[in-house]
Amino acid sequence: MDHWSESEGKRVHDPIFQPRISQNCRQPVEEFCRERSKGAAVTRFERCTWVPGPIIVGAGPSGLAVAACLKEKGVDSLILERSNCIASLWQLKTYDRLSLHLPRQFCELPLMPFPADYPIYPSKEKFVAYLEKYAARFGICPSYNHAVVCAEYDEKLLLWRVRSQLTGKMEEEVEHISRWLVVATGENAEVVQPEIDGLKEFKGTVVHTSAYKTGRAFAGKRVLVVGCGNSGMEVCLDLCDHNAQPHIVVRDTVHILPREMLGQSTFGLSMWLLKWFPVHVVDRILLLVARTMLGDTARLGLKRPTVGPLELKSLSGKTPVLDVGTFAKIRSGDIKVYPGIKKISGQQVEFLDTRSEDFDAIVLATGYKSNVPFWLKDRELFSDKDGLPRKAFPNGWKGEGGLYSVGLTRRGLMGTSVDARRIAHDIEQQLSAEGKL
Ligand SMILES: Cc1cc2nc3c(=O)[nH]c(=O)nc-3n(C[C@H](O)[C@H](O)[C@H](O)COP(=O)(O)OP(=O)(O)OC[C@H]3O[C@@H](n4cnc5c(N)ncnc54)[C@H](O)[C@@H]3O)c2cc1C
Ligand SMILES: NC(=O)C1=CN([C@@H]2O[C@H](COP(=O)(O)OP(=O)(O)OC[C@H]3O[C@@H](n4cnc5c(N)ncnc54)[C@H](OP(=O)(O)O)[C@@H]3O)[C@@H](O)[C@H]2O)C=CC1
Ligand SMILES: O=C(O)C(=O)Cc1c[nH]c2ccccc12
Repeated sequence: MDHWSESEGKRVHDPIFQPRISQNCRQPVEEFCRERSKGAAVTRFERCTWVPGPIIVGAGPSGLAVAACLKEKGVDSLILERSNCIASLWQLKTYDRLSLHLPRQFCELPLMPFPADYPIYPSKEKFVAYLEKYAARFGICPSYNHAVVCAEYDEKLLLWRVRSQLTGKMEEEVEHISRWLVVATGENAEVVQPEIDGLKEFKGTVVHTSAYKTGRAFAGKRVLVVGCGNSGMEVCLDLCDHNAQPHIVVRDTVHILPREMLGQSTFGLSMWLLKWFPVHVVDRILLLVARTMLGDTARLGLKRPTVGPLELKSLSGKTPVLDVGTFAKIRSGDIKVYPGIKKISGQQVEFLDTRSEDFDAIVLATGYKSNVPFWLKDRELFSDKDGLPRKAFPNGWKGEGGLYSVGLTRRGLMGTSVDARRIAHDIEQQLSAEGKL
């Protein structure tokens, strides 16, 4: 089959490929693509397609935000998304009771506010509905089921070559080529699987929080939740609400703050205080109020780090827990706190303080990591260690040769908005300077 003709035909009808951008630079690339698609040496590639606008990898809030900001400036883009929907983290990998922990004004994307009747902390369903409307409003139609497996800069062509596998068809690869590559694959792209002696042989259910929906199936069961970030803490509360017996592993220190203090959201209050005071002063205020409201958390096994919550977030990315009721259940003894795990044998878990308990199920609330080092051939913008930009926010959004990063800032959706606006502005400037817009 002539795959080039096939993709040409597709492009005629596909708004993504309408050449709003001047054709001048396309000629040699089109020839290159045609050659690749025909060449016997490249039979692995089913199709090879020139994308006139930027290629964005990931259709989460970050990918959508960049596509929208570009669209507003008259630039079409192509989003490659591995799953079959937008915001797959929110739609497929989060628990039922999830709501935003930060107030809505800190979570909206550029150019379109949340509907006025939305609550301060929109539910997951409301957040996803907003994202669906957002995509529709800006005419964003991602290419679903495209898992990007390799992206590299072609030094000869001065272009990005992005290879993706079609989901469920491992042997079928397509290649897209563009001047610009925007990485929007998120900080939560892959789950962190802890290495715990005996975990693989545990004689009970083991589930990561990305696959946990509700505590219904755990009623009456003894459940060990490993990890005390926001996910672990809220899953414990959900387990309580479903009459399970949750136990939580807190292997290190943790900052737990009430979600609201002094009649305001803790996050909003923090942002306001940061306008007037340096971060260590704001941290002291937050800790003082938290102590008044929660008491000494260390007495219940939740020792605080020596560095304050906001400073720690900005230094290490570790997010403070914004408490939505879990702490009261720890205080009442409904949730029991345990230190790190030494080993697991059968159904028995041995802890570092030598206590041992039997469990029916383990929920791994051990977090997520970026997958950028697995597919992006770049050593400059991103660190191999954690797959995040080497430069701290707000300086990690732009690399060399048309490479960009959005939403990998450890600043949540606020970071996404800042990156997205910058990227769109930068690409617009390049096109304007070339007289192509
Ligand atoms: C439970 C939970 C609650 C959260 N709550 C908040 C909150 O209230 N406020 C806040 O600001 N932040 C919150 N966050 C942080 C979260 O990072 C952001 O809300 C937001 O999802 C980030 O958007 P993103 O587009 O950068 O990443 P994601 O939402 O993770 O989207 C990335 C997309 O890229 C796709 N992808 C990944 N790899 C590839 C590949 N190789 N090829 C193709 N596609 C790929 C994924 O399938 C996904 O659809 C929360 C996170 C979690 C886990
Ligand atoms: N409503 C909301 O807004 C919510 C937001 N979120 C956000 O989603 C993101 C992911 O959160 P989350 O899923 O909680 O992940 P986190 O990375 O925040 O937390 C992971 C936890 O697992 C612990 N851990 C990792 N490995 C082990 C191990 N081997 N043994 C014991 N403990 C271990 C970590 O401990 P240590 O610190 O010692 O490494 C940490 O406490 C965060 O940004 C969070 O804020 C999550 C839920 C709700
Ligand atoms: O939920 C997250 O992890 C976020 O990234 C949101 C967020 C950004 N900065 C913070 C500081 C305190 C609590 C949550 C966040």
